[in-house]
Amino acid sequence: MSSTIRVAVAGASGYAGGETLRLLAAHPLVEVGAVTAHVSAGSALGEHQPHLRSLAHRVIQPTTPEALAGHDVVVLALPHGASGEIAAQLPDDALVLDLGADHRLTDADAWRAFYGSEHAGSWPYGMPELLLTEKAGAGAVARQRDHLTGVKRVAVPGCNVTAVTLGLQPGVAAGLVDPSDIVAVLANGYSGAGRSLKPHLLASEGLGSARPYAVGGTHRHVPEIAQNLRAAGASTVRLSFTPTLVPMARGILATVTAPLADGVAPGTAARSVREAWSEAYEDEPFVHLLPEGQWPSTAMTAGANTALVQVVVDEAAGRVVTVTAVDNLVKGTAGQAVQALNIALGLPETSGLGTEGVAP
Ligand SMILES: NC(=O)C1=CN([C@@H]2O[C@H](COP(=O)(O)OP(=O)(O)OC[C@H]3O[C@@H](n4cnc5c(N)ncnc54)[C@H](OP(=O)(O)O)[C@@H]3O)[C@@H](O)[C@H]2O)C=CC1
Ligand SMILES: CC(=O)N[C@@H](CCC(=O)OP(=O)(O)O)C(=O)O
Repeated sequence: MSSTIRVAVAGASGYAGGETLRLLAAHPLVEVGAVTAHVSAGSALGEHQPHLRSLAHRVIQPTTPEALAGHDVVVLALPHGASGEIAAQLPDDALVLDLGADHRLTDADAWRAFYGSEHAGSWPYGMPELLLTEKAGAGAVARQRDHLTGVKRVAVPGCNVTAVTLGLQPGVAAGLVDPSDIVAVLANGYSGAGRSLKPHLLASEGLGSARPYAVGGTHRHVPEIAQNLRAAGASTVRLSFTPTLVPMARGILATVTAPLADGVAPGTAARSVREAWSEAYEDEPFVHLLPEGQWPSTAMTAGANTALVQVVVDEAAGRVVTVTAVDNLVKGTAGQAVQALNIALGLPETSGLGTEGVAP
């Protein structure tokens, strides 16, 4: 590998590709190589991403194995299906990060049930903070980052998945919550849906209005969240998951509740719950448990690679309540991808990534 790491970005005209380029442009150890897309091939990147000033003159190429060859790293920010197809044609010695869903699930049946197509296979999962209770020795909890150094393929997690998993997993790993009755309700910004035209995403439909989507257990992120919580130690996961589009460009606010586990008394659980969440994240650079009484908001994470988490015990309901905020395009996608890139290549995990939001 040359001393400067060359990174190609496929899907450069889209939201996730654009955010990846914004982060890479400021990364001290990498340079941006080819930028590719689909119908926008042949046009200048600045026509699609005018905020990326240093890259505005770049010409977008078609997404082909030839255009993506000769790079140390290839980031695929493509619709699912498209990324699996091109990934299969990329060289084994390049690090490939797939921001889409194609390689996240280990269960091919779950893939077929939720995506309705053939499974492309599973890659190492790019959520460094994921707790791996089942693989830990006595008294230790492993984390997914331990399995990312040196890998050549990374499946970057879904944005909703990131918020829900990071919010609840400490309680699952510590055996404090019952994962067989999880309820998750999310407020989601519009950029999560990508930038292609869809009637329900028109400003006239969305401004001043909030509305749910993928209601009733149909969202594709349900099996991915269950996979993560099983890794964190859950034997049975039952999840009611309801996302809601709200009129903001970026951000996810995930409110996740679960009953206290059998034998955990509501009146005395507050301290052990606080300790479990605090221990899980005290050394994490990008996942922060907020001080007691302070609640996350999406604005606090805008533009930052942070997940901000709060947790309390609702004694009357006998449930743990967690609220997590992420920027769907940063910790929910592009930032998490750069974090995984750093780990995979043995760079400092925080290179090129910030924790400061842009509120208000
Ligand atoms: N938006 C988000 O918050 C998140 C997105 N993701 C994932 O990232 C991926 C990209 O999403 P997003 O950026 O939102 O989507 P966009 O619709 O904004 O962008 C899609 C990009 O893919 C390109 N593209 C579309 N079809 C093809 C194809 N057949 N071959 C090659 N390129 C193609 C488009 O090029 P062109 O414009 O030229 O047609 C465009 O650059 C998806 O898999 C998504 O699920 C993951 C987490 C969060
Ligand atoms: C608002 C909105 O529609 N958000 C999308 C975000 C999904 C996403 O981008 O994640 P994948 O990579 O798994 O597709 C959704 O909830 O489906």
